[in-house]
Amino acid sequence: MPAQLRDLLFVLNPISGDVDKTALESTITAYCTERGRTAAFFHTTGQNDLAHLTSHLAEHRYDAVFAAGGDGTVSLVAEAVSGSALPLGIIPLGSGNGLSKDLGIPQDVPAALRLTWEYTVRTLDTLRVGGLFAAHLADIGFNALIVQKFDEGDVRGPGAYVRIATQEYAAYQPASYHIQTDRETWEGEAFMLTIANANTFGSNVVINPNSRLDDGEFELCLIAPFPNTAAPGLLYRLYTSDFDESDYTRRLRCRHARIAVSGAGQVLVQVDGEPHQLPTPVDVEIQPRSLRVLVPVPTEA
Ligand SMILES: Nc1ncnc2c1ncn2[C@@H]1O[C@H](COP(=O)(O)OP(=O)(O)OP(=O)(O)O)[C@@H](O)[C@H]1O
Repeated sequence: MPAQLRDLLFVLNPISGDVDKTALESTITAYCTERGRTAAFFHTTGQNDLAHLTSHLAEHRYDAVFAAGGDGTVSLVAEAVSGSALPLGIIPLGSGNGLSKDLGIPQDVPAALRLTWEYTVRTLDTLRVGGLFAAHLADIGFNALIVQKFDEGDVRGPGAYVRIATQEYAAYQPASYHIQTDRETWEGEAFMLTIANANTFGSNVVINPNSRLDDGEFELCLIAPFPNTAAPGLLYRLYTSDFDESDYTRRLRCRHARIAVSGAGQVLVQVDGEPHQLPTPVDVEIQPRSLRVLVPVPTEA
């Protein structure tokens, strides 16, 4: 039996996923009170949330911290608790909810709340990408551009993402990369380069099938520029866990990597759903077994 979690902090992002959260606090409070738990709340503001959350955690004692929001909120809480024994719980309330899907965490609030009293703990690797913390996926190239445009827009949710991707696709110019890992060197053009500790984007695209979140390694998942005629086949493979079967894909498995972009002093990088401009080369390192996460108890086969 795992230890009982009594004092719980819920980190709420009021804007994530275009989901109305008016009733959420009272739902969580009622749920916890009925089961003899105490729920406290921390509301993100979008301004210095990591520093504020870190100092809140230094001043209060909790048994677990739940992120109630999208991938950005999960990443914020994951960074605040990583390297400590304090476990992260996830109540998925974003548009993508990538890490929670990879971990088999239920996607509706009442089912995810069960993790407050019925759970097992998994200890995951995390990444540092150009010095930034990443719990799930980062990328350079086409998807990073779409995430940036999405972030600049007023509309959230999966529909907005698909609309922007369709608008940007025709004019997109792939860059050339020089990648040095602890095992190999790779050079060439890429439409998209995903830095993956995990498997699946929130959109259910399986960018890195059959990889583990706790194996001490990560993957660089490359998609080469492809003709328009190859797009449907490639998309099909991305939705059917067949990444390696395409003529336009390649994966490099490693523990650290240095990614240089030809002719660019800076590069746009998407890290856990947030866009950043980073100086090149971008160094990526794995932080083995640095994050404890509450996940559902596996059911007997
Ligand atoms: N109170 C707030 N007002 C405005 N922005 C906020 C606030 N709180 C957090 N943010 C911003 O929200 C973003 C994180 O959103 P989050 O990833 O949780 O939801 P999402 O983007 O809707 O979902 P997903 O990442 O799953 O698509 C960060 O950029 C953060 O700075």
